[in-house]
Amino acid sequence: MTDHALLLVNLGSPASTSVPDVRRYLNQFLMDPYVVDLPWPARRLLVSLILAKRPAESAHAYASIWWEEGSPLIVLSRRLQEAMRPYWSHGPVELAMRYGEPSIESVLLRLADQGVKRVTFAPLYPQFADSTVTTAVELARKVIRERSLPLKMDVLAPFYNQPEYLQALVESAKPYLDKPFDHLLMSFHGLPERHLHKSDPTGTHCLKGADCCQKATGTVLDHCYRAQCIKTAEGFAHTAGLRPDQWSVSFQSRLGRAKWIEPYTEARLDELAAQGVKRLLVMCPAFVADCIETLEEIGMRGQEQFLAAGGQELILVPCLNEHPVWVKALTMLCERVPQSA
Ligand SMILES: C=CC1=C(C)c2cc3[nH]c(cc4nc(cc5[nH]c(cc1n2)c(C)c5CCC(=O)O)C(CCC(=O)O)=C4C)c(C)c3C=C
Ligand SMILES: [Fe+2]
Ligand SMILES: [Fe+2]
Repeated sequence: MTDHALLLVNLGSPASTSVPDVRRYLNQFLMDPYVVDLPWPARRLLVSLILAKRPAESAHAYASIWWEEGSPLIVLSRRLQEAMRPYWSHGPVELAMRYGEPSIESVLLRLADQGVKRVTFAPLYPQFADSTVTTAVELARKVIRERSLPLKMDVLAPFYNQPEYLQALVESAKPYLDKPFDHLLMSFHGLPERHLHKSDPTGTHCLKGADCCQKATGTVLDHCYRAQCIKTAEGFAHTAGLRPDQWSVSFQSRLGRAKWIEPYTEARLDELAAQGVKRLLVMCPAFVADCIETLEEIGMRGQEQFLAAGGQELILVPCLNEHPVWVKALTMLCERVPQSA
């Protein structure tokens, strides 16, 4: 059978580092109601305010990490796509981005045109969030429905607790863990606290008490991004054989004035330096491919902050990218996705 495609989906990047391209990208991204979850008039107003200054700042940050071939996120996702082709025997392996190009719509139209009948849709996010997973899945379903595409679609669920994923993370981090270090910080992308309350199916669990995420199970855990990040970190530490005092978790990439989930990475970098940590490893397990959030926010600004606070070295552990163990792990996870009738 060669009519069953695998579609890898990531977030997307601006088309270039020019301010107009970055503004276009940020506008598409932030006007997504799953990302800035306000009613349209308030969202439009807030995003317009953000767009007054942010595109120039972000364009500068993108320029500092951009590669000759383009955005690291896109280039690395393409390399993953290429590496997976020999392993996926059921049909084409394609790549789409939720924002920017190649769009989910253009890729689904092309696949249907090629005679593909079934798509395994793989959002490249280990942990669930409405602002990443739901928005991509809903958009794909809308395209299939509105364009009447004869495609069956099955979705890869968040894989934060899958042994293959955790093992791949450990394998890829091994060269860094094998050298002496004082502490490992697992810095995940943050989320506004409001998003966590909204996705809590009980309406009463999330952010009630300091250890709510440690206690999350069942449908609460299935929907709680913060709890899934903590499970990822615990699973990683367990698989790597780390002691509890060797690692901690934080959340980065805060935007705007609302309260985001804590502890904040910025605060942890100062605390760790003050505690005498000199050689700090930072890994970012919410991202499977290196991007502006890892390379610039942690690798450049985070490093500068940690050194200014008295640390000696911040070593950024690369994301899974196209690591061969990850390529095989992701193939296995995608092979296991149940097929709808
Ligand atoms: C309200 C704003 C944002 C939410 C919510 C959010 C959630 C979220 N994002 C990722 C993964 C990525 N985000 C990336 C960049 C990025 N994120 C935001 C804002 C929110 N993200 C902005 C404005 C940007 C653009 C860069 C900037 O101006 O700072 C990226 C990298 C893209 C790239 O081109 O490299 C990724 C990946 C997750 C996993 C997540 C929720 C859990
Ligand atoms: Fe983001
Ligand atoms: Fe929670």
